[in-house]
Amino acid sequence: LTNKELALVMTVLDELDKHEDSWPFLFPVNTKHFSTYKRIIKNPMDLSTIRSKLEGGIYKTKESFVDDVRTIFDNCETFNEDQSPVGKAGHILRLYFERRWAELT
Ligand SMILES: Cc1ncccc1N[C@H]1CCCS(=O)(=O)C1
Repeated sequence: LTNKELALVMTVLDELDKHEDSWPFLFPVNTKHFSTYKRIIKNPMDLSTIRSKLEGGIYKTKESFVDDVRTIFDNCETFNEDQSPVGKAGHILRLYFERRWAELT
């Protein structure tokens, strides 16, 4: 990531964290509460994990950052009904992200 790209992805990540519909995605899904999650979801991802990877210099490109963000929403659709509270939040936050990302890149 260039410095400019780092600032860009940090801005988008901060906006996702602040969004009122990000509450299901702030931290890793608790697999003690959702016992089937580990078996069904092969690549768990959440906003705090993305932030840790960003701070650790794991992302070499903005595309690899976008892939992890989209994994959050794809996992959400796999596990949750569309009309469930978590499912609805996932659809709203995905639309917000994709519009914002398109604006900034
Ligand atoms: C994103 C997701 N996918 C599947 C199950 C659960 C979640 N998120 C949880 C996060 C903590 C609060 S909650 O337990 O209501 C919802």
